[in-house]
Amino acid sequence: MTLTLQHDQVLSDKPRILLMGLQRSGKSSIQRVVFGKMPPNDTLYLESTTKIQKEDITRSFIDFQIWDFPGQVDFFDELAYDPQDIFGTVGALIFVIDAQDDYNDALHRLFTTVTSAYAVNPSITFEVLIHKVDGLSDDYKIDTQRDVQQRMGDALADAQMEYIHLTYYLTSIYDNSIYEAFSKIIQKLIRELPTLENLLNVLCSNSGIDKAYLFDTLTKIYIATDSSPVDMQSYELCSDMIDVCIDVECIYGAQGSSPNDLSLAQTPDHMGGDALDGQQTPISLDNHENQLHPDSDSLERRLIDHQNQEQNTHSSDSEASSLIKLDNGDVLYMREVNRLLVLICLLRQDNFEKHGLIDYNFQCFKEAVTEVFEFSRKRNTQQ
Ligand SMILES: Nc1nc2c(ncn2[C@@H]2O[C@H](COP(=O)(O)OP(=O)(O)OP(=O)(O)O)[C@@H](O)[C@H]2O)c(=O)[nH]1
Repeated sequence: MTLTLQHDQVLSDKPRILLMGLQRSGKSSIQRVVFGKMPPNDTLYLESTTKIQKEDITRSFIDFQIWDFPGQVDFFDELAYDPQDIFGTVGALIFVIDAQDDYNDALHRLFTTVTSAYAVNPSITFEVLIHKVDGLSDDYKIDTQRDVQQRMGDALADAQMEYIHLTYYLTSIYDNSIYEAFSKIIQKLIRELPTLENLLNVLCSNSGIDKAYLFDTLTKIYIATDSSPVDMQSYELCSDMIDVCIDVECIYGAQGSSPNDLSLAQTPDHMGGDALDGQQTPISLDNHENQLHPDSDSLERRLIDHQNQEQNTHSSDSEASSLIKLDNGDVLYMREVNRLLVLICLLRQDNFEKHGLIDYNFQCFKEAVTEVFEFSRKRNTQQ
């Protein structure tokens, strides 16, 4: 994250992600938790947004602006706003609905927002977050999603606009659902996605890997995965592994690093081989609010410093890796591609025996990803 802009300065023509929805639906909380590493409980003290908050997110393959809109303003009623200015270069419009509240008004606003935005720019992707589902039972979550989908479908059909496609997600800032939703939303904006997926497919099929995710380290958004189906459990395990490694590093420090350094080096397998051998990973799947956040502000600062250094040098010699063996015989294997990206693979222990091959294939994968990144960076600079 390079910069927070809180004024209406004109930004570049990067794809935009708009966060819209009624007041107190959770827009600012989502932005702060996902992109600012704010602990979810701290969002209780967030003040209402009074004007559009613009933030420039520039990190590896993720390169866009995120605009957080104040919920109390209906931008289509306000003649002061030109819809062309707002929706002209939008990549995704994320509409947040508070599922713990009566959502009739929210659906009405969603309908006007979507139809007006589509009239200006039909290439926008519309994403609907049915949010704050942490307070709801599983059955109620499904019923709510069905109800929202049904009512929006009917409203669009009545207006003969059923060609407008909306994607729905059940989310909460208190678990991994918000990261999973953002991963899917952001992948739609990453032009290199097909190339990265192909590289991951080749890596998996040549190394006996069952599932591989390429994660943005700071946000825990996965920017690509291989083409085998994503199941929430494997995603959560991999995503929690990043937290575990960062927490371990914050406690013990990285090998050979200065106090200001941060990498994912010296994670359990660097600390005496089988520190976790044969044990279930000490991971809790829904403990966002309970996670250790040792010095999370300075962690964020150090990651940002490193990102900046990385963008200056465009390379990293880091060979950080981590290994966690699970009770069921599977292995979670993490390798740092660079300071901003990690690869996390899930594979059977038998297949991990050939880890010389996996390491060799990983080096090829890393070089290819670096090349793709360099290529897209040059193309973006030229544009
Ligand atoms: N239970 C629960 N509460 C949430 C969640 N996300 C946000 N909240 C709470 O919802 C309240 C409102 O959040 P905000 O992020 O300020 O809402 P907003 O949509 O930005 O509000 P405006 O700025 O007024 O438009 C805060 O107290 C948050 O803690 C969630 O996933 N679950």
